[in-house]
Amino acid sequence: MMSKIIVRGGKKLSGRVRIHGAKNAVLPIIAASILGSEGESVIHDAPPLDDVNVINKVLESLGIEVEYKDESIRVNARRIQTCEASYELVRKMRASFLVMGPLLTRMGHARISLPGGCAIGTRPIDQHLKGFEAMGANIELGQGYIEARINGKLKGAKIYLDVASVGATENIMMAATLAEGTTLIENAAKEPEIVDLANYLNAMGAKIRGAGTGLIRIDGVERLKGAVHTVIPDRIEAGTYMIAAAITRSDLYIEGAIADHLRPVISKMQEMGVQINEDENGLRVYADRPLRSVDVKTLPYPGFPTDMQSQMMALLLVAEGTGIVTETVFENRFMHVEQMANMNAQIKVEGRTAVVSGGNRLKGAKVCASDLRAGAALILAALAADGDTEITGLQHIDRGYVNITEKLALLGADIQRVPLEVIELEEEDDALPLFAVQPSLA
Ligand SMILES: CC(=O)N[C@H]1[C@@H](OP(=O)(O)OP(=O)(O)OC[C@H]2O[C@@H](n3ccc(=O)[nH]c3=O)[C@H](O)[C@@H]2O)O[C@H](CO)[C@@H](O)[C@@H]1O
Ligand SMILES: C=C(OP(=O)(O)O)C(=O)O
Repeated sequence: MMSKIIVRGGKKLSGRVRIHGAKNAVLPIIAASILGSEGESVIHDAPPLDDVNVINKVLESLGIEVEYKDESIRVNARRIQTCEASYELVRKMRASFLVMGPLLTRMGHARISLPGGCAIGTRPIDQHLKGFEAMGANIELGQGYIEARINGKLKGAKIYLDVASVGATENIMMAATLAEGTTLIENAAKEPEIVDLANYLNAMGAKIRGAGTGLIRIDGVERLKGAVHTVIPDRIEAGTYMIAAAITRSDLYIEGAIADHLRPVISKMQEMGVQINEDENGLRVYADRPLRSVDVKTLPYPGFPTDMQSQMMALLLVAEGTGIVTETVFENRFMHVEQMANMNAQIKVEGRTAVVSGGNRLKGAKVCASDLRAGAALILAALAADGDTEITGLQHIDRGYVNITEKLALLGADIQRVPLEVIELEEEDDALPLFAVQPSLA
């Protein structure tokens, strides 16, 4: 049922919020279970999200047994019936493309639909393909599908990534686990989710060293078997609730947040005047004084995460002074700006830079989420706005936040999710698509 979120702003929040497992860790980990030709994998703390259901469906479409209950996923990948992932599934979520590496290296063949260009940028996959080719795969593109084949086994290679791509690092790392010899990934992405994936692969029997640094070394092994793994907490979900505390001038405890994964977010928020106390179980975040604007530039980890850029922009809107936000990771990730402007925000975009003028009272409005984090940022802005905000486009938010309405309501927010009226549904049809139609290779 299509629905909308209605927020009446101005409420203080208090209490504790539990952070779920990381979406961006669990997706590659589920894809990696394809590599287990013996035994079964059990993946704990798998967040109940639409994206997780999609990747599970991709695995099932390959003939793999997947059972998802109580935030744990059991995967039996002993038998694989087909090596093809269809457009219907891959178009729903780019991360489905992460099944390419595991399938190719285990089965010698994979045919995966090209992932569509997401709303936040063109998002090519050239670095993934460059890695597979360097390892000896033959890659062909036809009818919207990428088909990769190998004769015998993939061969270890030295691969320099032109951009420190998270997805390419993961896909190549997975492919290299069963390759002949040693693979070196240079200029590898260093995100915590890469480390989590490497830990899982090593538990399956892989030999990976250096994950979390710019140089990852993978010594190929004969076979991998299922393993038990617990997914790391979602640093982006945690960061989003940290901003919820600050934007409402409240005091929240973010249970399960790992401070080390959130360094750039913590330090920027502290620079603004937000108080943050760390302990081994999470973070206490409170804001009891006026906030100052700061400049923010997104960068690959350990820089400020692009997945927190829109939420941070919402916080800058309630700070004193002007902040400059520079997005260097994706070329089109300011789609929340127009929606925020409907809420009386003053933001000027020029290319990859947004100049955010703080201090204007935000006003409730009807807005639409163009993508996942844009949606989260609109909810955050709504918590601080005068009057009611109605947010549609919730299919994006449901990709990445477990029960965000319920979690915020439990903290004291005036927020509810209600079904869309028929007339609004017609308007929704004209809203932004989940993915742009044009797929891109390079
Ligand atoms: C499921 C998942 O984990 N998603 C995250 C992952 O996405 P994803 O893995 O897609 O992001 P990448 O790190 O690959 O993309 C970063 C940049 O590299 C470019 N690029 C990427 C691959 C490639 O072959 N060629 C190329 O040019 C992209 O267009 C983009 O500009 O990391 C992003 C960057 O932290 C996050 O925003 C996403 O939330
Ligand atoms: C952009 C994101 O995800 P994806 O790469 O799956 O689109 C995100 O998590 O913010």
